[in-house]
Amino acid sequence: MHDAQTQPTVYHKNSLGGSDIKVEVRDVSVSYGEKQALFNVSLDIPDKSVTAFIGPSGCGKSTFLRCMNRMNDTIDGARVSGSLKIDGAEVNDRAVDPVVLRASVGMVFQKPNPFPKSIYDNVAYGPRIHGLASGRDELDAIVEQSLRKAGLWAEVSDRLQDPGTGLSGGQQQRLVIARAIAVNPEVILMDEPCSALDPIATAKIEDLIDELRENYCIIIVTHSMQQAARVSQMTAFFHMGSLIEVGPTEEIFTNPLESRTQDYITGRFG
Ligand SMILES: Nc1ncnc2c1ncn2[C@@H]1O[C@H](COP(=O)(O)OP(=O)(O)OP(=O)(O)O)[C@@H](O)[C@H]1O
Repeated sequence: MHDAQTQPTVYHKNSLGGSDIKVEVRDVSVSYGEKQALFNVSLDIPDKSVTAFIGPSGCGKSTFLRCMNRMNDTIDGARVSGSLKIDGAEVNDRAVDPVVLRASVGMVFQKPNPFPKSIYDNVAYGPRIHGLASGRDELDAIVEQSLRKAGLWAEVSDRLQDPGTGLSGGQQQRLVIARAIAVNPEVILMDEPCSALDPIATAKIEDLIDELRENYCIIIVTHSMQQAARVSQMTAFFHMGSLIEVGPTEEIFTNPLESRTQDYITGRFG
């Protein structure tokens, strides 16, 4: 058995100290009570790009994703240390308001979670509470633009007042993405966004992720190696709470430098 906690991360080119960095992570560790779940993770995440977090169940991918928008603050007994900067600003600074942070670092979960409100109000909710629209026309425009960017407008434009929960699973997931986009996020986090969807809805979300990367920094946790290979430009492999290897997706999948990465991507464990 490897001792994952003491092994240094293997960095491929551009994954530490590269250019156009959006998120700079240094020595981030997370514990839940006595149990440490993440050990000294450091990496740079590029802007306008998709970064995939892969690794076996329980290796800390979701824990690390939650560090990006301080969602671990909401978990009793969770302690986070280290530095995580977005556009050079420290996320863990006490002065940072987590509510404002979570608008700029949007999150999409495994199970689509539209609010029990109309399609329109799901998207308008964030802009309303953050005061992003000065009147109804502006709000209408934000709702339309966000739904268009999420590839949902054509399917819902004639029924904006219908409940969001009445849409199909794939449509609900695109509605949640529209809701995240509506507040002008810097980063979009996706925690296994397709695991509850059928292959057709999955393909639509993957196409959407590919379009969105033109404008956003996207981080996706996925159990699907094929999905990581299809949608991401950079891949980070985690094992037992440590970042084992990180680099351009093509290199991670064709030429991994660590045997554990190789074993995982070829299905030998996990
Ligand atoms: N709220 C929590 N309280 C206590 N321990 C937790 C909590 N959330 C996660 N853990 C523990 O932290 C470790 C990492 O869990 P995490 O969910 O981050 O892994 P993961 O790689 O995302 O797993 P999966 O792929 O199964 O979602 C696990 O040992 C898990 O049991």
